[in-house]
Amino acid sequence: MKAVIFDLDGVITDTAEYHFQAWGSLAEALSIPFDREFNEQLKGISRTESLDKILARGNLSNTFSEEGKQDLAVRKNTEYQRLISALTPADVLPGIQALLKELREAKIGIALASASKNAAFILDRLELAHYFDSVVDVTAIRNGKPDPEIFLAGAANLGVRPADCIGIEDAQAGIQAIKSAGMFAVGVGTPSQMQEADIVVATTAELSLSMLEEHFYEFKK
Ligand SMILES: O=P(O)(O)OC[C@H]1O[C@@H](O)[C@H](O)[C@@H](O)[C@@H]1O
Repeated sequence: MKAVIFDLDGVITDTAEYHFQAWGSLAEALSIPFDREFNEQLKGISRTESLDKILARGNLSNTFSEEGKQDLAVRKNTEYQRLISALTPADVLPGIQALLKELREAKIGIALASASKNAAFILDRLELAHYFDSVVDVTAIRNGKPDPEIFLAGAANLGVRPADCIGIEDAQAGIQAIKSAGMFAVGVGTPSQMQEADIVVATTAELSLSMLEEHFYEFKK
């Protein structure tokens, strides 16, 4: 095991909840039904893809021009940025800071593979940026999750083989991306949400270097 590649929203910090709230406000304003079950489909995918799915749900796909959709995406992001502006290091999810420290001490590569254009801002707010050897610039990626490109780019930036990497995700699209990249997939959530993951933890508090190594090498046997 040479590297761990992390998703951000819902793995490092609970910004998945803020995405849910910000999309919920927009959906409500457009009278589109929106709930947590539907929101699962939006995890891991880009802002524009999420908006397209929400508008399709409300049969509004053809109601807005490209400019109109752009305005809606800005509206969602403005609300989202209002929510994340209050983030502090106390908002790092349990176990994550300790895991990053352990990985750094063991000289295991650390990368971030997030679809979010707000990723760098969030890492700064959480004071975690210094742990990451690579933060894949999402604008340099052609295909978002579930395509493996973002995880493969993370491994390439670290100079390690995908087979030597662990990916950690809370989204179905993200787990599919990790598995398509040929990596060991750790899902954070419920087994029903994370069916394709190699192991599933209920919360990030369960993550540690020793447990990741144990499962990784067991899987490789
Ligand atoms: O709108 P942003 O911050 O660029 O984020 C894009 C996507 O980033 C992903 O990490 C989230 O899981 C999605 O919910 C979000 O839509």
